[in-house]
Order: sequence, then C-alpha cells, then structure tokens
Amino acid sequence: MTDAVWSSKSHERQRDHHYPAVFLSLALATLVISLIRADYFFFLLLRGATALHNGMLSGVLYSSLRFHESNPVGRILNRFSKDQQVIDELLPQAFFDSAQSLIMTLGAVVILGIINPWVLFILVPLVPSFIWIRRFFLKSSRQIKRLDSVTRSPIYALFSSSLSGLVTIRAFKTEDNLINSFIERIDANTRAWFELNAGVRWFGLRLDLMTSALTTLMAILTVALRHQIDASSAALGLMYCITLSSMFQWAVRQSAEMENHMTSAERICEYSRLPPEPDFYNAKQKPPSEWPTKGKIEFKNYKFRYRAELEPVLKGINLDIEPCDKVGICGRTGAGKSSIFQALFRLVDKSATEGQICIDDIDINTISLSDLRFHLNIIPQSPVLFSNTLRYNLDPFSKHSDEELWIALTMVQLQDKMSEIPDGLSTQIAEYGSNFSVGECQLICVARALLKPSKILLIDEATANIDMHTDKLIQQVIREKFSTQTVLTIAHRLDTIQHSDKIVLISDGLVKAYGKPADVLDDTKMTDIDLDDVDDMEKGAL
Ligand SMILES: Nc1ncnc2c1ncn2[C@@H]1O[C@H](COP(=O)(O)OP(=O)(O)OP(=O)(O)O)[C@@H](O)[C@H]1O
Repeated sequence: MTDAVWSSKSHERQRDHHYPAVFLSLALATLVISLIRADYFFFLLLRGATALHNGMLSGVLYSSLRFHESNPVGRILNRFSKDQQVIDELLPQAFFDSAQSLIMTLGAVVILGIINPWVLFILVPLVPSFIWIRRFFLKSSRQIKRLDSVTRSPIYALFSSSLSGLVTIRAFKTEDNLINSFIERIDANTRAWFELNAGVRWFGLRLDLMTSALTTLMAILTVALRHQIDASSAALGLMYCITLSSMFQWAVRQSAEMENHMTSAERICEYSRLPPEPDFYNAKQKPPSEWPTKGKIEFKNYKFRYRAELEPVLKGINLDIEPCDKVGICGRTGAGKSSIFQALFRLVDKSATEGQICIDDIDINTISLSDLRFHLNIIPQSPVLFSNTLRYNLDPFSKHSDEELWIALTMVQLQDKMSEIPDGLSTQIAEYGSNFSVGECQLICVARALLKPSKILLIDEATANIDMHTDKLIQQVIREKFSTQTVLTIAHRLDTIQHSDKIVLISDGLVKAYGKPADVLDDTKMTDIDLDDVDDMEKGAL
C-alpha cells in the first residue's frame, strides 16, 4: 500500500513540487518567528532589567540616613553588581531555556502519544515524580542561593575598605592579615557556591535516572507492541523519546535554576521598596522661591536624637542667629557640633526630634526636604568630590561660565595649581579626589560653595587640613564673599573663628556660651563655662 502511494505519479509530483515549497515556507516562517521572538525577548529583558535597576537605585538614593548607617557599602554593591548581573544575564537565559524546552517537550509528548498512546501512561507517574523532586530540590537550593548572595557581601565590603585604606594597611604591614581575612570570606562564599553546585548535580542525577526509565519503558513497549506499530513509527518514537528525556530534564533543571535566580530579583525588589525619607517632595507648605531672604536661624528648645530609641545628642538648644551673622561653633569632640548641621538638613526623621528650628520664621519641619536642602549651602568635613572633571565638580548643574569658575578658583588660591595642569577645568578628578591633596580637595569644595547662591552657608571644619596661611585667606574670602549671607562655621582651631561675629560654645549637647568672641573668651564673663574647654580652645586643640 505504502509502495503504491510512493510510486503514484501524483505523489511524485507532490514530492517534487509541493513538499519543497512547504518545507521552504516552514523554514522561512521559523526564521521570521525566531527573529521576532529574539527581538521581543531582548526588548522585554532590557525593560525589565532597567526597571528593576532604576527602582533599586532610587530606593537606595532616597532612603534614610539610618539605612546607610546600618548597611555596609559592600552589601549595597553586591546587589548592584552580582544580583543585577543575574537579572541581566542568567535569569533571562534560564527563563528562555526552560520555556523553550518545555514547549518542545510538549510537542514531543504529542508526537509520542500519536505514535504510541501507551507511552502516555508512563508519563502519569513520571510527571508528578518530576514535580515532587523539583519542589524538594528548590526548598534547599533557594536557601543556599540566598546564603551564596549573603556571603558575597563581606568580600565586596573588605575589598572596597582595603582599597581605600591601602596606605594604612601598608604602613602597619598588615597585608597578610588582610589577605587571610579575604581568603576566609572567599572560603565562606565558595562553600555556599559548592553546596549549590552539589545540589544541582544531585538534582541532575535524579532527573537523568527518571528520564532513562522513560526511555527504557518506551523501548520495552515498542518491542511488546511491534505488531501494531510500523518500523518507521517505532524508530521515530524511540528517537523522540531519547530527545524528550534530555529536553525534559533540561526544562526542569532550568526552571529550577530560574526560581533560584529569582532570589536576586527578590533582593533587588527589597531595595526598591526601601521607605524613602518622608516629605521629600511634598509637605504642608512651600516656601517662597527666594526663601530664605534674610538668613535668620532660630533654635527653639531643640532636641535631636540619631534614632528615636537613642538618647538625645542635642538636649534643648536655644539659639538666635541674626541675618548675615558669621557664627563660629566650637566645643569638645562629641559635643554635638556636627549634629547641629545634621538637624538643619533634617537628616534624621522628625519623630527623633523635639522643639523647632525656624529659618526666616518658617519651621523647617513644615517644608519639603528637597526645598530645605536646595536652599542651604554646605562645605562638609570630609571633602566630597566626584570622579569627573574639575568643571563638573565645581559646577555640577552647568550654571556658570568658565570665567566664573576661574574666579572661584582664584579666591581659594587654586588658580596657579590648576592653570599649571594642561587640561585646566577639564582635568579629570580621580575617585574620592585621590589625585589631589586633602587640603586641595577641601579648597575645591569651598570654591563650589562660593558658586552656589544661598543665604545660609554651613562650614564643617572645612579648613582643618589647610595650612594656617591659606586658612586665614579662606576665612577672609568667606567674610568678604559671604558678607550678605549667614555663615555657621564649626572649627577645632580658634584662629578659624576668632574673626566671627559671634561664637557658640557647645558642651554635651547644650549651648554653654553664645556671644562676641571677646566676651566668650573673657574669663570674667564665663564663670559657668567648663574652663578646660576654653584652655583647650586657646591651645587650638579642641
Ligand atoms: N550616626 C550616628 N548615630 C548615633 N550617634 C551618633 C551618630 N553620629 C554621631 N553620634 C553621636 O552624637 C554625639 C555628637 O556627635 P557630633 O558628630 O555632633 O560631635 P562633634 O561635636 O561634631 O564631634 P567632632 O568635633 O569630633 O566632629 C556623639 O556622642 C556621637 O557619638
């Protein structure tokens, strides 16, 4: 019968003309569908990975200070590097493989069912067994995967802190200790990684055994039913069965892998959902765009804690700072000087504070953080420079001309140094400003502050690493350039603040003295002040 069909003229014509056309059309359709699929898949992949990354980035950037205090930088870097890499590369691959293999497996099962329906009975116990063993494997592999991710963070943390403290490590000759603790951390991470791989092999072996059982049973069935199935169908069935074994095994393995990789997505989403600082953009009232016009600052019985459960570090500050005053803040280490600036920038949650701080009669708690911080100017204790050009570091929002930037550099005595560098304003500043001295970095920050129009400037020991002569010049520049602004300066050296309009002496979170420098330093008027503080101040050692 078959011979008759093969030899029939119509079939020969079909074989010569119709079948090649069908095959060609199918091949072309497959090509087009594959291209569309690949394109769409990469489009989805990019969108998904970008959305997850951006969500995590804004979660971290808008999170509170508390989050950054309790999470070492290595932990954050781990999520931005390894977890993001899993989302970018491994998860899509596993998803793609498992989906494709599963669909091909279904196709193979349908063909097997058509050739030899008895095979479908074998699948009845096999499929639940596959599902059960997959679930069993996933229970432990997910935990081990989490362990793998968690033990990687300390490696990043140690690496980044070792790089920034390299000079100290070499000076104290503790390279060996560092290397040993590095090896310990890598061992801890490798143990988790090894266990994960051992688990994958264990799972793979069980899957291999189960699919081999399927092939064996199929072979036995084919032999047993040899009279009912023709030879070509039997061969086709066996071939599909062998392919099905490896394909189904791969599909199950990759789907399990996919679930394991989802722990990275889970970790990234966790950072996307970090609670942002409250009232960042929205608040009870919006200050006028020119606010603060005068620069008057009032502290009214102000108490400040770093966390609601901690003791207050500012214990009831009462202070009236008049517009345009230059106020020096001094006190012992840990007295609470920097905390005053943290309070002005509202770096801790409102619930951890009591009392009021008013700037130009507006309670800073009633306006949004973005409005408040936008209108304050600060030169921080440790200079913050970005690895970008000098121009970017001076004027990140490109609001000034090159001429204005050079004027600012001239004011901080940096013009000679910078004009000697061939690239001038386009000089690349290395990470943390490591290609400049700490003093020079501080001067760049002072120049940046000079360029920002703001009625209030806060200076946190910004000239601590600068020689006396330059310090004096900078103080003079600040007095002249910021004559119409209110300037609060924290200083350890008395010289830095001796020309201030007023001096505040902070002791144990309270204002111990406030007045003209001469008055504050006059022993007769300070009977209630801790004289040790003044002695130390006069020695320039506070
Ligand atoms: N992030 C923080 N979490 C908890 N407590 C903190 C934090 N930062 C500072 N403190 C505590 O608050 C107190 C005041 O610290 P603050 O930094 O304001 O002192 P300071 O007078 O500026 O000291 P220094 O002159 O050394 O910079 C200190 O006892 C310090 O231990």
